[in-house]
Amino acid sequence: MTRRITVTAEHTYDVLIGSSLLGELAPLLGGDVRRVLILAPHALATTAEAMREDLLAGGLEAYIAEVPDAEEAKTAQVAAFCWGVLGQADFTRSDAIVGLGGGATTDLAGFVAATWLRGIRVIQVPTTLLAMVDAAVGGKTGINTAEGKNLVGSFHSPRGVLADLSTLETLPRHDLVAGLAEVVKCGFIADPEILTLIENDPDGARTPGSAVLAELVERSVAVKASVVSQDLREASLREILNYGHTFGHAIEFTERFSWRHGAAVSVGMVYAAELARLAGRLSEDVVARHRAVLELLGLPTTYRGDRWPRLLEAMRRDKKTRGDMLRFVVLEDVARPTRLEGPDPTLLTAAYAEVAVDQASSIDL
Ligand SMILES: NC(=O)c1ccc[n+]([C@@H]2O[C@H](COP(=O)([O-])OP(=O)(O)OC[C@H]3O[C@@H](n4cnc5c(N)ncnc54)[C@H](O)[C@@H]3O)[C@@H](O)[C@H]2O)c1
Ligand SMILES: O=C(O)C(=O)C[C@@H](O)[C@H](O)[C@H](O)COP(=O)(O)O
Ligand SMILES: [Zn+2]
Repeated sequence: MTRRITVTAEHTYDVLIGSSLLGELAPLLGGDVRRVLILAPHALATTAEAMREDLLAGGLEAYIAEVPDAEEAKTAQVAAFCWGVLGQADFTRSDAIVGLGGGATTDLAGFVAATWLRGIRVIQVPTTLLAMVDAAVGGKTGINTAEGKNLVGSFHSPRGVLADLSTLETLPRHDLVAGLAEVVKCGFIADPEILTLIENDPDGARTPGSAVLAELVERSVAVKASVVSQDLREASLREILNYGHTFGHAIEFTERFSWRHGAAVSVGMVYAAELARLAGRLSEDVVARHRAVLELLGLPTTYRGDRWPRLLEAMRRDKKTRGDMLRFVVLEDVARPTRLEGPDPTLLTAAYAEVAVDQASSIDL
């Protein structure tokens, strides 16, 4: 059965969650479309070719641009390569891009679509858990620069999102587990039932095809859709989706993107929880629940203790920073997110001490 969750943004679109959704692509492209460019990494080459043949059979010009894997795709050079492909094939404003892959691919595809001719259609076809529950939904697009993570980008909503759960069958286990960090995030910021489902059946949560994983995907997309529909451009409420990301992005940048995004966000949520506790906002019980649920899934909750200056420098470039003031999303309780603005530097280092270990986390993520 296909589940449909609607997002209201600069236009209204649906996230379809189910299986065998390829047939849903053509209606999303629009009647006036002539050309489609599929952006996909090598891991999705077979699926991309099947999609291209389907589009050709439907009378469209269809192209594939193979993009580098994972974070390597999110660069100005790769975006420029894609613009070159679009230019060579004469893509117009009535043509479309499909982002097929994980969050790195959908972030790039969204950014290329947002910038080509100042904006053409993009349809997102996420194939990782993380992209299904988060990256492909909501219209945040972006690439990295030498100075930091996601520093260049735009808000450009997709025409639709096709989340085919059967694609998760081939996803490496560590990528599936990393995606669960964003699911847990949705549980802590908005939907505690997500946490209960994981606590009751952590193995099911990590098993493609399970009913519990399907429910986790639906609930997480519902959280994201609700938030984005209220605040597309992150004027205020949308910041809650950044829970755990200030410290998490700093880890990713410090580690030169060798850490998966979800793994870094996992540690980032524990950091944010400790910060809230030290600031007198959050109980020890809820902090302990962070560690417990993340560790139950095999996600990391610690980070090496010798990186503070680099982490702090990276955190200053977070998009929530205003002037010299760092701002964090923290919790007052489960499902009660708030902001901590300009915390005392001693609190920041004290929270780091709570997640710091002698060596890099021993969890292989
Ligand atoms: N725009 C947003 O709102 C948003 C939200 C969350 C995360 N993100 C971004 O998403 C990125 C992380 O996304 P991710 O975790 O999906 O990582 P990813 O895109 O790097 O994909 C992880 C790996 O899985 C492979 N893969 C993808 N689908 C597969 C499949 N079905 N079978 C086998 N292999 C497959 C990819 O080739 C890659 O090696 C980060 O760049 C993060 O910043 C963006
Ligand atoms: O959709 C959002 O808003 C989010 O913050 C979701 C995050 O999970 C995601 O990683 C996002 O790309 C981070 O955004 P950024 O603005 O901190 O770059
Ligand atoms: Zn994220």
